[in-house]
Amino acid sequence: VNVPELGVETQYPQELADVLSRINDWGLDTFKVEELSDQRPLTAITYRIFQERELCRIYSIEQSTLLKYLLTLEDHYQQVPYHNKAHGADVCQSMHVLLNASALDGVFTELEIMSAIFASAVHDVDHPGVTNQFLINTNSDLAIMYNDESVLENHHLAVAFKLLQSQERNIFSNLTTKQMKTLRKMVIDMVLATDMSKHMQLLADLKTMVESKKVTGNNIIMLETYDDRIQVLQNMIHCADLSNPTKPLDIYTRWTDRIMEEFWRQGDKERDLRLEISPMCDRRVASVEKSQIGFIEFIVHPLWETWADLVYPDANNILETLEQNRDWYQSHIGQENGALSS
Ligand SMILES: COc1ccc(/C(C)=N/OCCC(=O)N2CCOCC2)cc1OC1CCCC1
Ligand SMILES: [Mg+2]
Ligand SMILES: [Zn+2]
Repeated sequence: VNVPELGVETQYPQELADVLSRINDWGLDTFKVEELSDQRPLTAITYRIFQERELCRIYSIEQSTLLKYLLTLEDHYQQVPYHNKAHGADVCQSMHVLLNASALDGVFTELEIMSAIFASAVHDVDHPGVTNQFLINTNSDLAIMYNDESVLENHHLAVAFKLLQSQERNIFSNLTTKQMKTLRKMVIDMVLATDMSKHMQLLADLKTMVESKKVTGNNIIMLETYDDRIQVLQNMIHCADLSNPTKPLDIYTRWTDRIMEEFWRQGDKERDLRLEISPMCDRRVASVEKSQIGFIEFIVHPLWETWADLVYPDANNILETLEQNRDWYQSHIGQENGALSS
């Protein structure tokens, strides 16, 4: 079966190829891929990463099977403002770059790498654009199904693996039973780690690992046990999930616009349901800049500072951009959208 060169049909093949040539860069413009790929950013980006890493050759994956899985996966991302297929594509590409850190050179096996790329691509599939707490508070079917525990993250995993069950989409049909068992366990462990309620524990464990970091002669991290290896991959996908504030400012601010609209729509639902409006979800009393500064100070910077220690000096530029972006929001408090200056 002949497949399109870039995996997706496009009226702008040259421009799309040019943007995708930055697949290994931290500043790849996912929004540009979204526009140029006719709204197929997840398929275009993930397909390119599989090619870049030769995963189809290594694991005997038919290109047409990979495309069928990716297109169906992409169609199962909901059209919500932030947690949509563009976010899935962005986290997948960010993970791909993080895996290339020199401090991790040769550390992970091809199977672990494919597990990480797959986990990132699927990690928010069928996200309804509301938080776990909202699903719990509204007695949703999903909260009932998963007994209030990592409700969204369990759902993303179930959908991702169910899509594999059709033979025409099963990209892992040529893995051994043992390989499939390992991949499934690692993907589950990584996606469950994107539940924000696990953040503090994940960061505490990462700090402990950094304090006792063991490296080889040329500063490559040594990870002997499964627990150590999966802990690094869990923090990596968590970093990729919370990477918006570390990206070039014009890209970061567009992600902020999207997450705020998604939070405000949740607040609208809570208002209609006479529920207490969640923090940062009331569009009538928003302070976008202050919220981002708090998000960076309390969550994103502590995480990325620790990650930068682990892979020193590979993430120094990312940390630098994060600090510049925080300063930009600091100097723009209350200026946007004509908000009253506090
Ligand atoms: C660019 O800005 C953001 C990008 C990503 C995120 C988050 C939290 N991503 O994590 C996925 C889980 C998630 O969304 N949750 C679960 C916990 O409660 C919050 C909702 C938040 C961002 O900014 C927020 C915080 C300050 C103003 C809005
Ligand atoms: Mg998520
Ligand atoms: Zn996510």
